[in-house]
Order: sequence, then C-alpha cells, then structure tokens
Amino acid sequence: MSRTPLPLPQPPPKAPEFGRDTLIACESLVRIYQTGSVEVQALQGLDLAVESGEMVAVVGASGSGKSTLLSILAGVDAPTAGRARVDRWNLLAMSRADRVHYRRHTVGFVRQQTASNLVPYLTAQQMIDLPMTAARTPARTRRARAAELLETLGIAGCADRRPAQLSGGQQMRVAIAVALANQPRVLLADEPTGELDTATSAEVFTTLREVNRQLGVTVVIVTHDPAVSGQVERTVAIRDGRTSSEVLRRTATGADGDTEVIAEEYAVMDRAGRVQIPRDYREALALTRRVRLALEADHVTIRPDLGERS
Ligand SMILES: Nc1ncnc2c1ncn2[C@@H]1O[C@H](COP(=O)(O)OP(=O)(O)OP(=O)(O)O)[C@@H](O)[C@H]1O
Repeated sequence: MSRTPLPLPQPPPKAPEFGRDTLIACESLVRIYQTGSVEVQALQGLDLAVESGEMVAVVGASGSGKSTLLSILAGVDAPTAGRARVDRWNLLAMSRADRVHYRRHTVGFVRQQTASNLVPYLTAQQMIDLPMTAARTPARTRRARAAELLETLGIAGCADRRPAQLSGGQQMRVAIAVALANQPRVLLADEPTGELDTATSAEVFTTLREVNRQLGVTVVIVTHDPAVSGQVERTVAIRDGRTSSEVLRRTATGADGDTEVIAEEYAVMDRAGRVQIPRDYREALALTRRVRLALEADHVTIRPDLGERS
C-alpha cells in the first residue's frame, strides 16, 4: 500500500546548540525557595534569550519572579533546575571561584535601592576604583578607566563628591559606573528608577541607553513600570515565573516619509514547542483542555474541540 507523504516542511538537520548564538540563554529555569514547610516556586520554567549588544526590559507584576531572575543572572543566587548560560558560564555548575570571577568580570549589577550601591564615606572616583582594585588592575589603568567612565556617564564634575553630595540621578550614574568598572559584558539593573521622579528616571534611562550604544554593553533592566517598555527595543513579560510574551519595537518609514515606532507582541515558544495562549484568547473561544491543531501553508491554527468526530 502506498502512502501519501505528509506535506510537512523539512526540519533543520539538528536543533541549534543551547544558547550558541546568544549571550544570555535561560531555558526551563526553575527556582524554588523553601522556607520551613512552605515551598515558593519563584521561577517555573522560564525561557529567555538575549543577544549580545541588546537592551532588554523584563517587566511583570510584583512577585512574578523578576528579581529572582536577575539575582540568578548576577551570580548571587543559584537556580534549582533548568539551564542558564551567560557568555561562557554555565550558571548551574559554577565553583565558588568561578562565581567570584563571573561576578567580578562578566556582569555588573545595579541594585534597586540607590544607596545600597554606594559607600557613604567614599568619593565617586574611589567607589569606581574599588572593583578594579579587587580585580588587581594596575593603578594607571584604574585611573584612566575611572576618568573614562565619569566622562561617558556625564558625571566628570562629581569625581570628588561623596554620595550625600550627589542628586538621585547622579548617585544612580555613579552606581552604573561602579558596575561597569571591570568592563563586564552584561549590565543588570533591578528597578533602577524605582526611587526616582519621572524626570530623573528618564535621565537614568538615557544613561543606560548611552552605555548600551557607546560601550556595547548588553543591558537587562528589571522593572514593574510598563512605561519603561517604550524606551527599549524588546520587552519580555514574566507572569507567574514564566516568560509569557515579548514586545518588539522597530522604526519603520511610511509612504509619506514619516518614521513611526511599530510595537508587535509575540508569544514565547520553548524548545519543546510549548506556547502559552493568553487567557482572554482562551476565554473568547472557550479553549479548554483539548484543542484542534492544524498545520497550514504558513501558519498553525488552534481551534476549540467541539466534540464532533471527523
Ligand atoms: N529568599 C526568598 N525566600 C522565599 N521566597 C522568596 C524569596 N525571594 C523571593 N521569594 C518569593 O518568590 C516570588 C518571586 O519573587 P521576586 O522578588 O523574584 O518577584 P518580583 O517580580 O521581583 O517582585 P517585585 O516586583 O515585588 O520585586 C515571590 O512569591 C516571593 O515572595
């Protein structure tokens, strides 16, 4: 008996190696906190890929797992299961010495509370110097790097000031300079504008964008402020410890020559092919436990299971 071949497109010869082309690659990432008999699943199979040179915002409601993700990427916290790679580092298999090296050279971290990033009795220049001294950078290089960072971040005039003599925006810029002192490939910022007014927040975002563009540093910003999304090319939304959607922004030139920003929302598919269908879509079509899937020429349809047999 001859069979008609299925009209399926040819699959690629081999699935790409995990995280091969990305600087940050998280797959099915799980973090469970155990407090006594209570177990909290802060991350429940999160997927995230960030290319080198990108500036990405991670948004989500309070408790959705944003800070947990950032702590893991910062090498401060370790995942319970899944995969996480940043640059050449496997975050699930780092020795203590690896972790020190990773935190010193691969990632820079700006914390939520501005003050917690700074040392009250040191000047801006001395604070930028600290991580380089820890990394045994020669004095001449340290001086040159501190001067370059102070200049790039627009705070050259603040070199000899202590935190109390700086405005909120200047304090945050010093914190960013400290995080960049050892030339990390990735800058992680946890709610960098949480304590700032609107104008100062905009100033800090401009600084982060300049750092991203001028120094080529990959930037990941965690925030629960949806307004931030308009400032970056890609926003990743986390819900209940999983990546639920991504919004990509690009500029396009219309027929009239005007440029406009186009934002498109995407669902995120993991390597096993799982996609989360938004609740309002499910409710609108009464999609419940079982749905009908069909492969069309250039798309896949999902239909409610109406119970009839075909
Ligand atoms: N050290 C911890 N021990 C126990 N539970 C924790 C711990 N850290 C976080 N959690 C829990 O994990 C979940 C995710 O927390 P996380 O701080 O990552 O969320 P978030 O999205 O950053 O929230 P927020 O915007 O309020 O900072 C929450 O339910 C939180 O209570």
